[in-house]
Amino acid sequence: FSPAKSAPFMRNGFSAPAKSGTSTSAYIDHGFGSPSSPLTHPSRAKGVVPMGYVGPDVQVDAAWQRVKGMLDAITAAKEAGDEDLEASLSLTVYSHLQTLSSISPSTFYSLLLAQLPLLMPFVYTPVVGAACKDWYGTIGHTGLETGVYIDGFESSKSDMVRVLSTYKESHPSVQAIVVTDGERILGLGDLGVHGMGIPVGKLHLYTACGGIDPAKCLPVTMDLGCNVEAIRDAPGYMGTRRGRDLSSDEFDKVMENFMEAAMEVFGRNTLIQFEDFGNKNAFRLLEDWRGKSTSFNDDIQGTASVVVGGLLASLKLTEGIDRLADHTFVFLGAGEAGVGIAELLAYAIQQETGCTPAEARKHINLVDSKGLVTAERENLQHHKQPFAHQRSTSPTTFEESVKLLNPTAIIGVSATPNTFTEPILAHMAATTTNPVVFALSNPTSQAECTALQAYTWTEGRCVFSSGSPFDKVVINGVTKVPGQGNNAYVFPGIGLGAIAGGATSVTEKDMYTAAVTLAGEVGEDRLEVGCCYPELERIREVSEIIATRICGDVWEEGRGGEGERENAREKVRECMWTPFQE
Ligand SMILES: NC(=O)C1=CN([C@@H]2O[C@H](COP(=O)(O)OP(=O)(O)OC[C@H]3O[C@@H](n4cnc5c(N)ncnc54)[C@H](OP(=O)(O)O)[C@@H]3O)[C@@H](O)[C@H]2O)C=CC1
Ligand SMILES: CC(=O)C(=O)O
Ligand SMILES: [Mg+2]
Repeated sequence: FSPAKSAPFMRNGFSAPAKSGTSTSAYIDHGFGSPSSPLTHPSRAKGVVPMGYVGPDVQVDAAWQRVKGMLDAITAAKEAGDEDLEASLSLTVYSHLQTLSSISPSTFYSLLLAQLPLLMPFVYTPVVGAACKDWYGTIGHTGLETGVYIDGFESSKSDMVRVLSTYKESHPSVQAIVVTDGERILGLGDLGVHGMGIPVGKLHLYTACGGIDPAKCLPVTMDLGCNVEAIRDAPGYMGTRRGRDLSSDEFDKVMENFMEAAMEVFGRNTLIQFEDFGNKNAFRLLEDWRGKSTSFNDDIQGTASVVVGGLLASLKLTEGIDRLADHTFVFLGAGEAGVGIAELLAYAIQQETGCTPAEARKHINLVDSKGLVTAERENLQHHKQPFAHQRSTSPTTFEESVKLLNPTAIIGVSATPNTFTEPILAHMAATTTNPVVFALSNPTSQAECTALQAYTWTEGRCVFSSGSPFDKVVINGVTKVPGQGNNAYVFPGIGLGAIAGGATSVTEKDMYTAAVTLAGEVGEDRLEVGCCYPELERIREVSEIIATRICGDVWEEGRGGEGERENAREKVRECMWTPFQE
């Protein structure tokens, strides 16, 4: 272990140095150990705030004034069409917020919660993608460190136990771990150890949206090399300068060591979320550990849950389509997200109609980089086989597949932009009244189409959702609000429910429960503007509702702690941390 890679960092302490350009002297944390104070909305702030004033309200106000100034500058850059300036200011906001989260978690989370729709894009997608590309490799590593890096090539299980035990000295009761190996960071591919931004960002949402105490969160990056030479050979790359040359068995052994070490140090029921692993390992990793740990894969399972939730809600918006079973689905992308969604969707169709798994799967068609997935194709990967239907023709493009199958819903999880084209959407608009168009690839640059394109090319009739946020669109005088079909709507609630319930496992049924619960939380006001997800402002409340159901199920199914369902809400609330309160 080099110290840089193995040392746990003072993520929530006071020792992190301030970075240039992000003056932090006004922020003093009151989150741990000081008297609580009522939290007020930061936008209440007026005027200049004296530096060094330690009242929590004023700190949050001060933080908001500073961030708001940067957001205004970003808006101005956007309006001027200066994309470079917009990108660099966005990274400045990211950097500023990371610093704030380290030195004053309460201030950071107060601000994030009060301004979630505005600030979530700067701690999560899309800006976290830019940060992994351009910040973690540069200034992000030079002072403020934000998680635990483990050298997967050199570390034995006892090394891992030692590193995690050191982290435990400053963070005695870790409840949630998000671990990546950086191989498939959003739709940006292999970013090596720079992928650390993803576990950090996911855990920020665990705290903001799910109420998990930031001191009980642990972001981990397993360094298993990087296949992109330009990244791993760049001066200052902090990871191992080696390709991803471990065999499957060697990868499995490294992850076994990690999982055993994590459970030994932090407890068997610690929640472990697998994030942004490459798909050659992700399915196997999930299968290996789902019965032996409280773990789930967010890209396969969390995504499935949020998409099925959105699809269930969208049934109230689609004329002539009242059940999932009335749809013909065509997916662009048959990887982790695609197959994960397809499996849960098939399960949901079975619940709806009582049909067999095979019948349910017939509604779902997958297209990958070679074209439509059919039974005729040779050497099909294992995860695609359940959706390989018999066909007389095998279209090699998405457009041909759409024209052959006339889908009522298309789901984009391919990380390839500009693939939901005008001819495709116009064809859907000609063959179905309200096409469902989910362009879910992240970050924004990888989305299969934009909201404006989707609404324009379907004459304003589609139900649109995307993985990264898009602004509302006014089309033919009607305002349409795109939904954010992102697993962020469910993983904080699922994780919170598992933690509150003391779960020994996270199940497919939990994913379905979260989906149905999420769909039930989409109010009439959202449906009126064509949106099939709840307001982002309600995400913490929605997470609490999801968590309560899951906690109750865990207890009822005897797979964790003990309790009565009617006490689940109270238990969940007890587990939720609030900024500036003990
Ligand atoms: N909104 C959300 O909550 C989430 C969004 N995502 C996004 O989904 C995207 C994919 O993630 P994931 O499934 O994990 O990635 P994978 O690498 O597992 O899968 C990608 C899939 O896309 C296919 N593909 C790639 N290029 C093309 C192309 N040109 N035409 C058709 N298909 C293509 C691949 O084909 P092949 O199999 O032939 O290689 C593969 O099936 C990412 O952008 C990610 O950010 C992921 C999780 C959650
Ligand atoms: C959202 C997410 O998990 C992804 O894009 O990978
Ligand atoms: Mg992910």
